[in-house]
Formats: sequence, C-alpha cells, structure tokens
Amino acid sequence: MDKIVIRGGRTLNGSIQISGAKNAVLTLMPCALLTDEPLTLRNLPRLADVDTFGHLLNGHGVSTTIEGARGGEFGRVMTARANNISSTVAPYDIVRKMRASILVLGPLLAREGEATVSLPGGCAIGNRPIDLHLKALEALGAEIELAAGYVKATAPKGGLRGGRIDFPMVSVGATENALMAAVLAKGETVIENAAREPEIVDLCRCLVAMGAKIDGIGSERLTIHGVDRLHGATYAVMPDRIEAGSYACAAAITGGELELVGASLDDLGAIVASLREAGVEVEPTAKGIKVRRAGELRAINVTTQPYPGFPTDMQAQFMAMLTLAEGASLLTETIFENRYMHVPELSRMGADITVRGRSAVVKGVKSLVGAPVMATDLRASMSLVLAGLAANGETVVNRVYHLDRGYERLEEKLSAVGADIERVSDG
Ligand SMILES: CC(=O)N[C@H]1[C@@H](OP(=O)(O)OP(=O)(O)OC[C@H]2O[C@@H](n3ccc(=O)[nH]c3=O)[C@H](O)[C@@H]2O)O[C@H](CO)[C@@H](O)[C@@H]1O
Ligand SMILES: C=C(OP(=O)(O)O)C(=O)O
Repeated sequence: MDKIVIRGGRTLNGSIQISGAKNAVLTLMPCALLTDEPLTLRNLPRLADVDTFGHLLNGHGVSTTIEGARGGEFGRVMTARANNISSTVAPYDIVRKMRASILVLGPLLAREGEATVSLPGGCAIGNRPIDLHLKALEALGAEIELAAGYVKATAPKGGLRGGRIDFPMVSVGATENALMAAVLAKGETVIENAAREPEIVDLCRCLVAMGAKIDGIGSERLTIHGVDRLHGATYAVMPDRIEAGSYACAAAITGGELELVGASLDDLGAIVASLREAGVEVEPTAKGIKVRRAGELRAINVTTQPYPGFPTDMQAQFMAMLTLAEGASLLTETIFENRYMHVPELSRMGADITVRGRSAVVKGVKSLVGAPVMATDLRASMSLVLAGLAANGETVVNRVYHLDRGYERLEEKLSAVGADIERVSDG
C-alpha cells in the first residue's frame, strides 16, 4: 500500500493548477443516464472516485471513454453515452466504495421508471442517512421499498410527475437527486430549501445545457419545468474549491506564497473570509487567486454550515493550519457528528486540541513534530499532509487511497512548489 512521506519545514512558493471538482464531477457523471446522446465532460479530474463512478455507469450499460489532456496538462475529457441502459441496479460492492453512487437513483428512476440502489450506510465521518432523497422522490410520485440493504424506487405508470419538495434541512445530495429526477418528470417541480453549493449550480448548468428548464439556479428555491427528453452536451467541470482551499492552507501553514490557477474567489466565499481573518492574504489574479501569509497566523472561530457558510469539507484542513496560530481557535462542526477523526493524529504531532461534543478548541503551539500517521477519511488525510508540511522532521501518511479519492496528483503538485514530499510504495 502506498504512503506519502513528507520532510517538513519548507516554505512553498509557485503556482498550482486546480483540478476539476470532485464533488461536481460526481454529480455531473450521473447526468449521462438522463439521455441517449453523449455527455462530454471537460476538465475531468484524475481521481479514484471518477474511476469508481465510471465503473458504476458501465454496470448500467453506459459506455465511457476518457481522453488524456494534451501535453500532459491537467484536465481530461470523458464522454459517457447511455443509449441503452442494461441494468437499473447499483450493487453494494460499488456503492460501499463511494457514497456518491446514490446519485444514480434519481436519473435512473426518471429515465427508466425504476432503480434499485444499495443503501450507502454510514461512514467514518458520520451516519449519513438518505431519507431526504427518498422523500423527495416520493413527492414526484415514486414508490419506495427498502429490502435486503437496497432501496427500490418505482415511478408511477406514465413516469414521475412534478411535485413540491420542501426540505426540512439543507442536503446537497438530496437536492442533486431531486433535480436529476425532476428534469424528466411531467409538469412543474418546486424544491424549497434547496442546497446552494456551487456544485449544485454546476449541476443545474449542465442540465440546462442538456435541455432542462430550471429557474432560480443558485437560490434556495428551484423551479423545474419537466421536459420529455434531454439531449447530449459538452460541459466543463468547475474548479475544485475544496482543493483550492486546501492548498491555500498549505501556503498559510508553511508561510509561503502560492498562486492557485483556475480557483475562483466567488466560489471560495467563506473560506477566503476565514483565511483573511487568520492573517492570510488572498487576492484575485488574472489566472486565479494568490495566497500569502504575511505575518503570524491568528486564532479564529469557525462553524461549518451549508453554503454560503464555511464548508465542512474544509474543517480538518483549517484545524491543521490553526494548530500553529497564535491563541485559541474554536471550531464547531454542525454537518457531521463524527468529523474529528484527525484530532488524535494531529495531537500525536504535537497539536493541542480538546474536543467537546461538536466543538474543538485548538490552542496554537510553537511547532509540530513529524510522525507516522493515518486517517480514516479524505479531508482528515489532507489535514495530516498539511501538518506534515509544517512539522519538524518526517511525517508518513498511511492509507493514501483516501487522498487519491479527492486530490489529483497531490505529491506532484506540492513538490513542484518546493515541498519535500514523495509517494512510497510498500511493494
Ligand atoms: C450541507 C453540506 O454541507 N453538505 C455536505 C455533505 O453533502 P452530502 O450530500 O453528503 O450530505 P448532505 O448535504 O445530504 O447532508 C447534510 C446533513 O443532512 C443530513 N441528511 C442528509 C440527507 C438525508 O437524507 N438525511 C439527512 O438527515 C446529513 O446527515 C447531514 O447532517 O457532505 C459532502 C462531503 O463531505 C459535502 O461536500 C457537502 O458540502
Ligand atoms: C467526505 C467527502 O466526500 P464523500 O461524500 O464522497 O465521502 C468530501 O468530499 O470531503
């Protein structure tokens, strides 16, 4: 199994190309199920989750081809074509590897009138139920049965029909499934309290490019006018705001200056506001944004919230950064009940962190020390990489497969800006 070995203490300088967003591409790929024409996605990131989603689509009879970017640059192109859906079952073996698999439920149901998808279950960061996805589909007329660890959804005769979906809480995944189902339903669907994440906007724009009719894009009230069929399209995946935020933390924790090419200040919203509060300079450039730490890092308070609030997917990376800030920071995680798995590992590197319920107090320390560490999820793993970049001595991050789910060529990008980082294979 591969490991990432980091010898810390180097200041990072230079530019990093931001890849296509994992959390966008995983909701754009299932859109291919909505049409028998080809869907071409540009700016495709090279991630394990993209490969897994490709296999899932192949299992439904979707053909997928991927072309590499010219000249070894980032950004590949995938064309997926679902001219004949051969199976509407998403099996446990794939769904358990990647929660985003649940996103085939809405489109399969809308196009084929039925879908059987393994229940994703909990994961390291928390319970992660899907009741809101199912209630949304029921509002469009679907019948839902749960049996043997699978959810079986069936559309009424004549297909899904528009309805009113009023989410009691903001759910990114449930909004995505509802959207992909509603675009082919008969009549009008209104989604109240919809998630407003930039990745939802990306999904809406791709669906519109395929012929869907959606009003209120980017707002908490989405109105979808169902159409009889969608057509193929070519669409570019948005840049990954969480990858950009993670590398911004790398500049901040090492005291360097990084240009994040392709990143957009607009999408980063609350991440940028919190970076600035912590004493990190962030400015737009012609190609993206520039991040620089001028003086000492300052302690800040951060509470995770749905967009436009501070994203849960950046909590672990900010925690790593704040272990070296002056003063005590208070982090509060409101989205997932168990998203502090990185705390014991950061503590082993010398961080001073106390968790009480949903909050964590991070008292800044003068320095961190390298150690062998491992994490149980993607962003927790990135927080250990960040700590390792700033720590004295060597840090070995185990279970690299978590990082490979969401960070394209991490060690290549970081070593190009001066980090002493390598991937080592155990053989
Ligand atoms: C609002 C939010 O920040 N969502 C995050 C969530 O999206 P993801 O789509 O995985 O999760 P949701 O947005 O659906 O979950 C938000 C909250 O709603 C709850 N819930 C969700 C669905 C449901 O059917 N029933 C239910 O109770 C969840 O337990 C959670 O507390 O994890 C992703 C991966 O880390 C992040 O990229 C998203 O930003
Ligand atoms: C937890 C994440 O992803 P997933 O929902 O795919 O596990 C993430 O992107 O931080």
